[in-house]
Amino acid sequence: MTTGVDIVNVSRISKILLEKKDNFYKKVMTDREINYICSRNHNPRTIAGIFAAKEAISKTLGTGIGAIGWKDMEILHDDKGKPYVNFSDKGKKIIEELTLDVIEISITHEEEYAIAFAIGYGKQDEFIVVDPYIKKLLPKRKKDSHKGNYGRVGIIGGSKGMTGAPYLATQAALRSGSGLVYTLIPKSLEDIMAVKLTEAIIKPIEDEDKGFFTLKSIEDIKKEIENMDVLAIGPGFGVDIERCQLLREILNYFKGPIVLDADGINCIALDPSILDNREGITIMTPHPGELANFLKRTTKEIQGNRINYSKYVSEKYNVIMVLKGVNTIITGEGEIFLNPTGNPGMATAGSGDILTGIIASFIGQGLNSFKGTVLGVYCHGLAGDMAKLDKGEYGLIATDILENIPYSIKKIEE
Ligand SMILES: NC(=O)C1=CN([C@@H]2O[C@H](COP(=O)(O)OP(=O)(O)OC[C@H]3O[C@@H](n4cnc5c(N)ncnc54)[C@H](OP(=O)(O)O)[C@@H]3O)[C@@H](O)[C@H]2O)[C@@H](O)CC1
Ligand SMILES: Nc1ncnc2c1ncn2[C@@H]1O[C@H](COP(=O)(O)OP(=O)(O)O)[C@@H](O)[C@H]1O
Ligand SMILES: [Mg+2]
Repeated sequence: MTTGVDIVNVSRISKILLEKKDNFYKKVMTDREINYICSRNHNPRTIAGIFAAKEAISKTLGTGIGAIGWKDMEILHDDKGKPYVNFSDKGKKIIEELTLDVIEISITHEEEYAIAFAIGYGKQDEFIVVDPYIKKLLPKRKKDSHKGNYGRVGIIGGSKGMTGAPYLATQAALRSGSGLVYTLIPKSLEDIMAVKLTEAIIKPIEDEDKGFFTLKSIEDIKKEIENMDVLAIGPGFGVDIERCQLLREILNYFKGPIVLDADGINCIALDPSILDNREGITIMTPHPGELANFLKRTTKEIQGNRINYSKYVSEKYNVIMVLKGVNTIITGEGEIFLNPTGNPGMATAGSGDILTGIIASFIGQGLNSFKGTVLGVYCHGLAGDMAKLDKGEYGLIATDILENIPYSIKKIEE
C-alpha cells in the first residue's frame, strides 16, 4: 500500500489565475478538467483541490511530478461529486509497473488551503499487514551460498490413490526455500511421481509391489534419510499395524526434527508410546479430527477446549503441537502462538499437506523448530489469504495456496 498527501495555498492559485490562467490550464489541466472548472466558475479552491490531488497521486506513485505528467492524471467527479482519477496510457503503465490496482483520492478545502490525500493499493496488498515479529523470523539467504546451505528435506508419504499429498508437501518445501527435497515414496508409485515432480529428487522405496510402505521398506528408508536435516512423514502414508511399526523404527532411528502429519499421526494414535524414545524434536500437525482420534476424544470436545488439549499433548508427549483450523494454535517449549492468517477457502483437500512441507522447509533451513513452525503456519495462512484475493473462497484449491507461497514469503520479507 502507498500513500501521498499534498496541501496547496489557495491564494497562490488565485495569483496564478490572475497572471497566467490560460498557460496554467494548458499545462496542468485536461479538457474535461477545464470544463469542470468552468462549471465551478473558476473557483480557486476547486482548482487548488485538483492541483493538490495530482501532487498527492504523484507521491503515492513514489515518482513525484516529472516521471508522470500533470495531464497523465485527470481528476474527475462521479454522479455524487466524489473525485476519482483517470490515468492516461502512460499513467496506466506506471501504475501497472508498481503492481497497484487502485488509486483512491480524497480532497478537502477551507478558505486558505486545499488538501488532497491519495492511497494506492494492489490486490496482493489489500488489507495485508505482516506482524513485525514474523518478519524477524524469516531466515536470511547469504549471497555466497548454494543449495546445500538451505536444508535437505525428506518427505515420506504416499500410497496408491494418494500421490497428491506427498506431491503437495514436496512442492511446498521447494517453494518455501529448501535447497534439496527428497520424496520417499513406495516404489510402485515411482513412475507417476516422476511425472508429477520435476525439481524434487525421487527415492523409490521397497514396497513389495503393494503400492504402500511395508515393514520391508525400512532398510531403504534408513539408507536415504541418513543425511537429511529434517523429515516430514504422513501425507498419504496410510494406516495399519505394519506402517505403525515402520514409523516407530523411523522415529527411533532419525535423530533430527520430524514433522508428523495426517496418517503419521493416525499411525502413532495406535501406540503413542512411540514418541517416548525420540531424541529429536517432533512437530505434530493434526486437524481436530486427527487430534480427536489420537486422544480418543470427540472432535467437539477438542474444538471446545483447543488450547488446553494442545498444551496437554505438547507437554505429555514433548512435542510441538500445531492444532489446525481457524486460528491454528501452536504450543511447545512453554509458549503458545495463535495464528491470525488463513480463511475458510483453505478448507479444501491438500491444504494441510502444504503446511507440512512449509514447516519442514523452514526448519530444514536452520530455524529453531518452534519458530520455524510459527513462521510456517503464518506463511501458509497468508498464502491462502493471497489465493483468496485472486480466486475467492469457493473455487480456491490447494494448488492455489502452493502457488502463492512465494508471494507470501515476499510479503513477509518486505
Ligand atoms: N490428494 C491427496 O492425495 C490427498 C490426500 N490426503 C490424505 O488423505 C489421508 C486422510 O486424511 P484426511 O484428513 O483427508 O481424512 P481423515 O483423517 O480421515 O479425516 C477426515 C475426518 O476427520 C474429520 N476432520 C477433518 N478435518 C477436520 C477439521 N478441520 N475439523 C474437525 N474435523 C475434521 C472429519 O470428520 P467429520 O467432521 O466428517 O466427522 C473427517 O471425516 C491422509 O493421509 C492425507 O494426507 C489428504 O491430505 C487430502 C489430499
Ligand atoms: N476455516 C478455516 N480458516 C482458516 N484455516 C483453515 C480453515 N479451514 C481449514 N484451514 C486450514 O487448512 C488446513 C487444512 O488441513 P488438513 O485438514 O490437514 O487438510 P488436508 O489433509 O486435506 O491436507 C489447515 O492448515 C487449516 O488450518
Ligand atoms: Mg491433513
